[in-house]
Amino acid sequence: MALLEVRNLKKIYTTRLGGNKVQALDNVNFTVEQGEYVAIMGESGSGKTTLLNIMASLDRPTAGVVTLAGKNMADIRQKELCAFRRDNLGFVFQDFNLLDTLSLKDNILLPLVLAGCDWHSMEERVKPLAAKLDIADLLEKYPYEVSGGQKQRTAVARALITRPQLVLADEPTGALDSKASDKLLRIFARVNEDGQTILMVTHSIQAASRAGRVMFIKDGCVFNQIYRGRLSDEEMYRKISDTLTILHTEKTDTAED
Ligand SMILES: Nc1ncnc2c1ncn2[C@@H]1O[C@H](COP(=O)(O)OP(=O)(O)OP(=O)(O)O)[C@@H](O)[C@H]1O
Repeated sequence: MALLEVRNLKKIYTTRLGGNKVQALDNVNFTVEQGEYVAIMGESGSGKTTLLNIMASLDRPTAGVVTLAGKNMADIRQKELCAFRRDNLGFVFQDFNLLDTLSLKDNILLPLVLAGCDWHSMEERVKPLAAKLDIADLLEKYPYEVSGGQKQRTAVARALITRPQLVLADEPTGALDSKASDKLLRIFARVNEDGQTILMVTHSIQAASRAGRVMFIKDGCVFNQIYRGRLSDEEMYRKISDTLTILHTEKTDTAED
């Protein structure tokens, strides 16, 4: 059974002024198996964030079904959604979303505190995770005292501390320089090798080329998918570049017709 199943997904927004309708997603279908590392790419406005928000159960689709670990998200009652998200999903955002008033350690532990976890098991979880993410010496510091890369690795630790079924990352390298990006992507690869399923929206070819599969969204539909198979990161990079060129060319051709 697939970990995530997306079937006939549609999202139509109705704008506040004038009641105009915007079709953000149009019949999207795909599955993600346990342990996969999938990147989602597409031009601005193609529907990536809408898709991620629906999978994060932060928004409801207009039509279609999203099933996570066999559970239809539409069946989860509003008051259970927070707990469902906390128990099943980890989130990594472009701008880290850390609380400046908490130390890095307390930021990481926050989901466990909210889940009512006992102190001993929190301590047991945070140490090996911090070591894996190379932030073990920084745990008593505050977000404003550390670098962007260190902040993002803290955010990854916070996403992983609950041992979620699925990590959803929205432009995780978007605010990082190339060195910090590279370090984060190496960590994502290692976390995935250890069995964690990751779904990452990105504009960065560099970032996407580290994934096992790249899914391209165009005008609210899945336009194409590339599977790594035996390809190296460099070969993946070239294939992604070529696909983006086709995606862009088709748009330009249509615009010029
Ligand atoms: N709340 C909303 N109300 C109306 N239209 C919306 C809303 N949110 C998104 N849209 C529209 O839906 C379409 C898809 O937007 P979405 O944010 O999912 O794209 P995206 O691929 O994530 O773009 P980007 O890469 O720029 O973040 C766009 O046309 C956008 O203008």
